[in-house]
Amino acid sequence: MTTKQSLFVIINPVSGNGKGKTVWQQIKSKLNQNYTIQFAYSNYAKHEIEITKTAIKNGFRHFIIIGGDGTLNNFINGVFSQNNIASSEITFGVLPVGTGNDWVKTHGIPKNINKALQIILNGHTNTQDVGCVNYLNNQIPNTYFINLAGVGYDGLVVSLVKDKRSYGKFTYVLGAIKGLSNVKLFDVSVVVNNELIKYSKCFIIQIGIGKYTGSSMQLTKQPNPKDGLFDITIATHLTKWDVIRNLPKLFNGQIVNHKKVITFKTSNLQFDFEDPKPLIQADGEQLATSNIELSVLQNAIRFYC
Ligand SMILES: Nc1ncnc2c1ncn2[C@@H]1O[C@H](COP(=O)(O)OP(=O)(O)OP(=O)(O)O)[C@@H](O)[C@H]1O
Repeated sequence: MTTKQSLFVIINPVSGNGKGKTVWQQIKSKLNQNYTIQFAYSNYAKHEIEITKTAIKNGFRHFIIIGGDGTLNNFINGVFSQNNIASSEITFGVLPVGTGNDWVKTHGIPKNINKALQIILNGHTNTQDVGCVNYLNNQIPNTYFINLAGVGYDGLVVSLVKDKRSYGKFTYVLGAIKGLSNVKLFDVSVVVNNELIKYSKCFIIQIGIGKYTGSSMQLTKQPNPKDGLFDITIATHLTKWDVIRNLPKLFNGQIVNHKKVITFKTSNLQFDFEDPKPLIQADGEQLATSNIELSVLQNAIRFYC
């Protein structure tokens, strides 16, 4: 008799406006046929971090995340903030029930739950990079991201759509429109490869690992989730009208060719922001407002794909 693999399932009951619970009920019996399962609902924001750390401590190495990009981000933060085992020993799969679900798009994981589940059951895996955010001159522990971090405009949009997922796939578009009226340009000194460059009147900075953000926008040039490099986009002096005029280019990736947009790749960079400091987001989760250093952990996590 073969023993079934142990699997831990994390379900966010509020992501995608509550779709996670229904999906869990639908797939529970199928998973039980293939695995020995334990599961937990996240009961409050960021609860996934503690759930993940406890499950790892209890011996689980395989996970399914039923949620959106934020749930996945918190799971990743659970994996990378524990010291019991190396992240390379963990494998996760995602059943995307969130609002944006941008991470799965990079890897071609379908939004159809049965198809996404079949990918996990097939057992084929891949690895990708993870980003680490170190808060400078601050006691806050490092945070991690797996898709994309952003500063300025998209940090603002994330703060505006927080707890307002009831508009479904239009949530981010509505947040983006509202954000245009409130956005404040910021000044920053960026340290890359020991060189300091000052950028004034920044509209947005993107630090990409994955390809998509804000529910299918493409704001970075050539992101490769395995190359050990962030794909950086910095847009300066952009106006509200520049954004509105170039709306299709935000979705087809052509915005990186705009004359007010700079792109480059690096594995490490530091941001020293002038006051008032801009808002920062990672994988759609709000981060602390602070000067930060970002570095890549290359191919540090394994997932079903
Ligand atoms: N029971 C809960 N009550 C309130 N918030 C929760 C609960 N469980 C988890 N959360 C938080 O919900 C937030 C949003 O989750 P998630 O990002 O997965 O959904 P989403 O916003 O609909 O999807 P996406 O990020 O793909 O747009 C996360 O920060 C998560 O920590």
